[in-house]
Amino acid sequence: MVMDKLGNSLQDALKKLVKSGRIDERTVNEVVKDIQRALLQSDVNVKLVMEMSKHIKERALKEEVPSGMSPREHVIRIVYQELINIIGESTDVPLKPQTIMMIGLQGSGKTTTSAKLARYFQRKGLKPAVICADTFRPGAYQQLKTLCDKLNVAFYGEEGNPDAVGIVERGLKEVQKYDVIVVDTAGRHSLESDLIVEMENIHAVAKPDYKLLVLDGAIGQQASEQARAFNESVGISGVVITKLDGTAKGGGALSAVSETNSSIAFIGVGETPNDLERFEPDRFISRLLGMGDIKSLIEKAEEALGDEELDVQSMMTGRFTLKDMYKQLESLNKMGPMKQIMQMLPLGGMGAKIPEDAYQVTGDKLQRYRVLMDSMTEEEMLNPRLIGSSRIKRIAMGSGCTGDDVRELLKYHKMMQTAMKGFRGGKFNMQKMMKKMGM
Ligand SMILES: Nc1nc2c(ncn2[C@@H]2O[C@H](COP(=O)(O)OP(=O)(O)OP(=O)(O)O)[C@@H](O)[C@H]2O)c(=O)[nH]1
Repeated sequence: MVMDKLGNSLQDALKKLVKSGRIDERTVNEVVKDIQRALLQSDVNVKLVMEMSKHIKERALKEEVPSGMSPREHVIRIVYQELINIIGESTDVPLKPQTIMMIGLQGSGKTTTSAKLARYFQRKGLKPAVICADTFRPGAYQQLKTLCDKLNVAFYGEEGNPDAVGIVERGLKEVQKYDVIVVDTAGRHSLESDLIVEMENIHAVAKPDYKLLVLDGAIGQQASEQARAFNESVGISGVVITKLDGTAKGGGALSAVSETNSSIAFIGVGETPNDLERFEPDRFISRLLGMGDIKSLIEKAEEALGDEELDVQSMMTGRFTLKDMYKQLESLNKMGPMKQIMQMLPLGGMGAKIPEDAYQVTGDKLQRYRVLMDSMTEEEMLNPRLIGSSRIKRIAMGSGCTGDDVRELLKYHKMMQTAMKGFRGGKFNMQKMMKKMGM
């Protein structure tokens, strides 16, 4: 789990809400106190914690409970939204040719993250190359080269040469035919002026499209100082917080992001090259709060016909992408919106006849689909028809699954798409479809 300790304490705090009979000022104060304690123990900055608790209290007691929502759900939704407010939007690093410069102190996880990033783009069908400009730490060259070799990623470095700027200059020429170029730079034990000068010099020749600051999830308040210093010298486009798996407190790095008005691009959740996730604030907070279905809670507040209606609209008109399908499978898994949608459709009450277990998609299947889709490009997810045999091979390799797994996902998608079109004509046999899908 991501940030175990904070997650567990936040979840305990919210459980109090579920247990208490009434939501009054006393309950809200108690829950807010527990949340404060949880955040402070995880190194979140005091000022942020105080501001956030003030907002939660004010909103929980003053805002009207949206219709269809219980007072308890109302408070949980406010906590969720205020946590999202702290971390803000994420940085979206697009899937296109670009140069990315990595910045950070020694041991933050920069080298590992450089390889993870290359892997991330490789899985998305782009050709990455990595340049090692870390001429400070003796083992850095070998570490990065070994990682790249294992991943079959192009690598440029000059072992033993201390001229980082020259290496970047020559490296860029050498790897210019690659799509995404990741430049790993050196760190220091602490923020030293020669490190800042080195970053400025490398920045001047690399002219990177993105500058990612790598912060160790375990550091405390020093994170803000680092973020500020690098931001002032070369400017930071986004932050990668590493080591958020397991016991990392994470709050120091999260506070740094909030204080410096930067945003998170990726999080590192393990030591292997695949353990890098694109940062999605809502998913992150939902996981932290242990509430897979928090989204449906939010949607409930925005009334039955919010975003969901748009999805139904797009499905009904046949524009049913793999992304739509995944979203719906997730909902199905939670016995959520899909069931309501089916019951809303003009099928003569057909929805009511569907056996309950038909709405369940096994967690394993969902997990496999997610892994497969992580290895697809945006374009492929929007238009699965592009996926021919060579792309199937690439997706299978990138996800560690088989070609049959990819074909199964595509077949499943096709069936769902046909089903959606059938809904439109009103001539669709739901039970037959469910059977075909092995549900
Ligand atoms: N558990 C876990 N470990 C990580 C993660 N990211 C990096 N590490 C580990 O952190 C340690 C330091 O990572 P490096 O990538 O070598 O650090 P660095 O920032 O490149 O250090 P310098 O090259 O000296 O600047 C290594 O043992 C990595 O395996 C992560 O997301 N989770």
